[in-house]
Amino acid sequence: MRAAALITAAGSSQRFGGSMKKEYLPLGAGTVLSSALSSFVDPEIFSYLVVTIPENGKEEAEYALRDFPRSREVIFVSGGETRQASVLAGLKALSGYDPDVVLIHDGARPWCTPEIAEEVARRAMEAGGCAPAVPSVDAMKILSRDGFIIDHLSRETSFRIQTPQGFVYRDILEAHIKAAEDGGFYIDDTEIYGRYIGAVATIPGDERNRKITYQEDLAP
Ligand SMILES: C[C@](O)(CO)[C@H](O)COP(=O)(O)O
Repeated sequence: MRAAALITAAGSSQRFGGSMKKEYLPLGAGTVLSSALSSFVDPEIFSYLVVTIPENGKEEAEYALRDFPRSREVIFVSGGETRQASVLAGLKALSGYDPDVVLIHDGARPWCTPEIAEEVARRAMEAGGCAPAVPSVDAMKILSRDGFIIDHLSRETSFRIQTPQGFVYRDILEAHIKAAEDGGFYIDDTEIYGRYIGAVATIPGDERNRKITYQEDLAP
């Protein structure tokens, strides 16, 4: 299997605040971004690493990856206005390589593991698409726009979906192109794949593989 990892780091970290993009903050011996990429270094199946970054932000991104192994080439791609537009740009950048499978991962999820990455890739190759799912420990409700509970979801069937989300490359590229043509807005890539291609399989997610959205998410 020839797999690629597409890491999203083109956003402006508005909810996080502060003066530096959250992906470029120091974490352990490196940065949030280098940690997010590190799950895709050892598994030999990941031949191509793409990182989406803000326009004209290559120098800053390279600096954030200064501790990353020089032996692994990282392809930087300028992202778009939204996560969805950035992922499409990253997918298009992979067309010359035409991998079997691509794993799309948040640059702000530094605590993924090589095991999760490999399992998602393997299952995506079998099922077409795969993502880690974490069960909810709280009751799950649907709220009206003004904050009233209007429906009650089954906890057995309500899950939080993490990244990396893996897909057969040609199918997710096709789905993203159609989504862009239709002008639809989607929160993640499982939604786009589900809308245009089919059902996405899941593997058990890991609470530790959390996303840094707010300052407090950085706390150990
Ligand atoms: C892709 C994602 O991590 C799945 O849970 C999530 O949708 C990303 O959300 P964000 O608002 O773009 O950080």
